[in-house]
Amino acid sequence: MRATDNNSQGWFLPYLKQYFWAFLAAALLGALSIGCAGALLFTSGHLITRSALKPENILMVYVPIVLVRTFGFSKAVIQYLELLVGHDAALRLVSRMRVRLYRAVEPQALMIRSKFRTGDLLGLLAEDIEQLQNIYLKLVLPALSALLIYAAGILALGWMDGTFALLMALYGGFLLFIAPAISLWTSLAKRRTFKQERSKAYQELTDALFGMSDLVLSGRTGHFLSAFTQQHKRAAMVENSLRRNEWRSHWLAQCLVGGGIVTMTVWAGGLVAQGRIEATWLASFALVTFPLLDAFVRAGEAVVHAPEYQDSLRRLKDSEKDTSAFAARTDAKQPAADDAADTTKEQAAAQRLSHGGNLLLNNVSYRYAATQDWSVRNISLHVPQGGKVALLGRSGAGKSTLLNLIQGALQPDEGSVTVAGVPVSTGGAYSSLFAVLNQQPYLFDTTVANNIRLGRPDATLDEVRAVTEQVGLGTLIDSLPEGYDTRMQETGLRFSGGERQRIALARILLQNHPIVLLDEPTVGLDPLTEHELMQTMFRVLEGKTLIWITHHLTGMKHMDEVIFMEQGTISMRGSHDELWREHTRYRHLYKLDHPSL
Ligand SMILES: Nc1ncnc2c1ncn2[C@@H]1O[C@H](COP(=O)(O)OP(=O)(O)OP(=O)(O)O)[C@@H](O)[C@H]1O
Repeated sequence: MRATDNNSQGWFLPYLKQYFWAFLAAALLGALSIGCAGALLFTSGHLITRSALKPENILMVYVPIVLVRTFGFSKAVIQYLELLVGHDAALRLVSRMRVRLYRAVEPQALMIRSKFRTGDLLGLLAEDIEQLQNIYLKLVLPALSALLIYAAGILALGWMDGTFALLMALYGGFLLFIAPAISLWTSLAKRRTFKQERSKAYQELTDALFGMSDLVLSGRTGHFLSAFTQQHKRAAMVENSLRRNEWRSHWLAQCLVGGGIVTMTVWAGGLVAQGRIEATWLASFALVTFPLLDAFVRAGEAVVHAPEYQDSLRRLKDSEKDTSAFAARTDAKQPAADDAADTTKEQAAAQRLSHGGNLLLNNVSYRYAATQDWSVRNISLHVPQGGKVALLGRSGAGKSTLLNLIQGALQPDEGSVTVAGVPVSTGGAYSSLFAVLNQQPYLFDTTVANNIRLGRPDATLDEVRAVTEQVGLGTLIDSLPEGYDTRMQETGLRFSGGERQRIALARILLQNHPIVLLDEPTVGLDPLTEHELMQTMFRVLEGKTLIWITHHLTGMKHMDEVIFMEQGTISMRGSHDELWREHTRYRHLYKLDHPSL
């Protein structure tokens, strides 16, 4: 796997370090904006009190008026700057995380799919990264700003009254540190239970969705629905209890804010009584407490949500570990000859170019787990450049496993797979060797030309036209309202299964890879369309090495070798003519597929 800048150091601290100055600036701006909010209320309190005393001249309250305007305006501007700086850093950081994740997962994508069948892996991880951006925006920044305000507030109070500053330091500390810690601790167990209950409910639901038809046929939908409702209710009960917990914590925090305001007012009253400040400042001291303590409450509430971020961090770490471990395992399975020959990638590419798709399987065996039976056992096969081989066999015979071994998605436990004498290795080498035509090629929601260009993004329109003509779709595409610029979504319904396969075939022609793997591309087509598609396939792919998985014996005459697999081994092999001559079973199967014979 390609090394990444932050690899093995986790998904949180390295990014925090990288954007330290940006986050510090955002936190300072955050603290400044809270400070402005405090100053705004402080001067407003004074202004209201002085105005209530009906000053003889407006100039007597001129300074507080100007200050109120200044702080009000500054608060809005600074808050905007804080959002700008914080979000800019968080979004840059998230984009780096996505690149890192993509680099970790992409080279293993084919292997992950064939080994784990986890198609939703990327979707899940992308959501986790989305979640992680909130760590910085909703947890780190508010917490840092609150800490700065806490320190500044205590210093300011200490300048006026050391004892009271100490009391407020304890009070604010309780609000900022102790109360969130208690809330977090009391909700941890409930959060765990909630996650378990919810995941059980999801499991039951997905299970039921996949087996919906069986549930309906066996008349057990009622049973499923009541079990699912019960499960859902249990999860909802835990969630409600969590919400109640949050509500209680919030209520307690607001009471503490109230208590703080009363304490400040009483203390300021004492200062007035001592004649240290004028009575007009009393409201100011009460009001300034609101935004400051509110910042502590918000930071504390963000801390309570920390376990959610922890889950995302853990999942990202685990998945990165899994993909690297799997890559390491498959790399370790590479034949020693790989290293001994010391073949550089450039040499291998040159060798392959000159020998094209000369495929050799030497005693290849593979099993998915040491405890499992061999899925492929002792298969040897040589397909020279331009050779055509059909793979047949019952479901579970090992055809797909063999195809995955051929294209390097799986590494053999025993034996070797080479193309042009170079072992098929992991790390993307297969992508320049093999083109695949499977049962359901996907047509993207873009133009017809772009869909075909997927085979080679830099292909010109003339090249796209040429391959489209070759696969027999030229007239059809020209008859579309906007020709090659017609969007697939609009025309999706107009493309039959056979036409979709022809579009995929055109992609393959643009790719121009030496080996083409046909994984039952004609499944589900009517016999006439199947026959026509096969004719086109063999015509346009002439000269390429073909490996064709099929369940039909139609087209076997085009093949150089027909291989029947059974329980991972080859049970019958030879050309169509040889098999027809020597194997009654083959003749029988062939006649079943061709009733007219
Ligand atoms: N990801 C996997 N993990 C464990 N065992 C697997 C996995 N994929 C396939 N197998 C097992 O390997 C054996 C060969 O399966 P494979 O999919 O290669 O057969 P196949 O001939 O392609 O079948 P089909 O025609 O149904 O696709 C089967 O016993 C199957 O259960």
